[in-house]
Amino acid sequence: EDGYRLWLRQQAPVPAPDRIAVTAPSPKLALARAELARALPATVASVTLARSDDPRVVHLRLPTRSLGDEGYLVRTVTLDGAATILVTGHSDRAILYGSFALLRHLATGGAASGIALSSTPRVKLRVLDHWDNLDGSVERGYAGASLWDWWTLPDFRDPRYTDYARANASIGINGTVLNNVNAKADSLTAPYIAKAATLADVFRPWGIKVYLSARFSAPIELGGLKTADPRDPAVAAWWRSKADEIYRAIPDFGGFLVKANSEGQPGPRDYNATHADGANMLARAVAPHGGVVMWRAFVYADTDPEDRAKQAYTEFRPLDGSFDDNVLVQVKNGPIDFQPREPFHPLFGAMPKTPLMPEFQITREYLGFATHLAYLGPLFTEVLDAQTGRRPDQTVADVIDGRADHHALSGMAGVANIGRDRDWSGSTFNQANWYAFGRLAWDPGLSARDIAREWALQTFDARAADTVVAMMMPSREAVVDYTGPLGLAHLMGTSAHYGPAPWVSDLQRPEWNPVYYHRADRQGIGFDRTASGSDAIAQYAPSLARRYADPQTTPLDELLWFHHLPWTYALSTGRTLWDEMVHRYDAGVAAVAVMAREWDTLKPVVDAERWQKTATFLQIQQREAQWWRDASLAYWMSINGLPLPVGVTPPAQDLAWFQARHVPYAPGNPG
Ligand SMILES: CO[C@H]1[C@H](O)[C@@H](O)[C@H](O)O[C@@H]1C(=O)O
Repeated sequence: EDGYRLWLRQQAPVPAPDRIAVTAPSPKLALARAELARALPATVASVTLARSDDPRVVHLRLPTRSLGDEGYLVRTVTLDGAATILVTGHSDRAILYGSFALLRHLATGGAASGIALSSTPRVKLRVLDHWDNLDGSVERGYAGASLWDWWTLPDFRDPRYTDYARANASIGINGTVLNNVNAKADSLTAPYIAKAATLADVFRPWGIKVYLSARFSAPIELGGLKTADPRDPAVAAWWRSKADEIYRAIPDFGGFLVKANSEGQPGPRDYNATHADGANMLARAVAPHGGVVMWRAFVYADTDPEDRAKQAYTEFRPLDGSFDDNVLVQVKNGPIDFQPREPFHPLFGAMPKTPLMPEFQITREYLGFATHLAYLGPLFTEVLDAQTGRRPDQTVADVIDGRADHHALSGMAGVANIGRDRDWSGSTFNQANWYAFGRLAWDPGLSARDIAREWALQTFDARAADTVVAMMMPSREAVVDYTGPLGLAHLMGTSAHYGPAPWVSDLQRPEWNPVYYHRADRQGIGFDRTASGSDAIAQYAPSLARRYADPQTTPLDELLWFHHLPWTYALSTGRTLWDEMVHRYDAGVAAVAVMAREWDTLKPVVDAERWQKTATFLQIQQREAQWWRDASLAYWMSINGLPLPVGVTPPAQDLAWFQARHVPYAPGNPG
């Protein structure tokens, strides 16, 4: 049960509704009150929920002016001669967020007196993307079947929908895309619109809007048209009437998410129209209703056959300035595909006239699925904190909050890791990745460590927090080390995307093969993205391009992403490139052993069910980290012919053994 409750554990020994005053009742404030009633510690005597325009609040002259429509202010004040904690904001939604902020403050050790909290979200659309299929499966989902029970919708309102909305509201998420970007047109038919409408009804009081992924060719499949060409008036008319139909059922429908011309999906390029033509046509269908279009930049284009990392930039950068006002371009955090480490996507900072919405993958397709422990806070913040070099001191976070360029829209998307598993996310620690995404979407300037601590204190006994944070913080780097150190990427098994397979070279598209990415030969390893190679570095700002041009000034963590270097290349660490690789593979495996030992010490303070599952998963992770290390070293040694550094344990099996061990089936694997 502790796992099911996520970070929202009940704390009040007895319900405390009489301690919570609501000045102007409403559905949202009733929810806020219920949340407080269930979790307010006994140390708090009185809380008042009131809008900022309430005369008694106005009278207090609090700094509420810049709160916007979602920001909150929580303060210990005196009202009618008595001390109370006032939760206020310009809207009921803001007060709901403020109530959760108060609970978070108290649950993470904050004092019950002298409270002064205030926060306004930096990003407007804070959205989970579900890759949930209409058959109940979840693409790249490792937490069981889809939460949406399409069979019993629209009639049955599974209580899980409410639990889901509560959890999201508690961290500020205000949108959810219900269906997979690899979309079926059926999701836009009347029966599915009705199902989506029920979910929207459940989510609405929690401030969460529903969006749908739209299949670009739906006018052909559903409308019987001959074409889906965005410039064809009949196509535009079909989408307008489809949008009208959706808005009749869901008046506050958020809009469409579109994956076009990528991995077999239809799109405007099929008709020699641009991505802007496609996005704008859809944008005009939802604009009269206040909807938006989130158009993905994750494309496969034939523009840059020599380097997949360049394609999105080549295709989208020239379109800057040609998107309608209600379009956001959704850009993956890195230029390839959610790898354990990638440099930030060069589009960030390069399309100032377009709101860019970063897309992170909370579900860990390339970082050990749900089983391995990998806290993604450091991955998210590494990208958000990266300097774009386009303007002085501009970070990726500064680009996406849209302020510098006065964008009316801003957004951040995370591919959800949620399913019907008892613990929601496949493991207790994966809940932290959902949590961290929400907190960073609200404020991309937060620190990964602070978020980890917050989550740990709300999820476990306070005595576990230090150790839990100590486990979490280096955990993602451990995965990087044992799967692909020093900027290597895309070395995983085919289609399942699980386990090591750096040797694979026979897949139909060259850019699906691990050998395309590592380019190892007898002399060296790495992808030359400098001017002597694909020149992908030219897509970055000149100051960054200069830094990436030289292996001496390229960060070690990204070295082989940008350079092809001799195995014997001398690094600043004092080791050769080969020795450093071996060292890092070993460090990754060792880090898992440390996490397992740390977890052992927590047995007395963690409930048996959650303790046992994590302990078992850490054993699996240990075995698989070793597998990655051994298989990778066996393969690299077969290519470079080099010995292992003195004292290093050789791989437990020979290369052929690892090559025979392919994982053909995996959860969420569409292939
Ligand atoms: C939804 O498809 C996914 C696909 O399963 C996944 O392997 C890849 O990472 O990215 C695609 C995308 O982001 O569109």
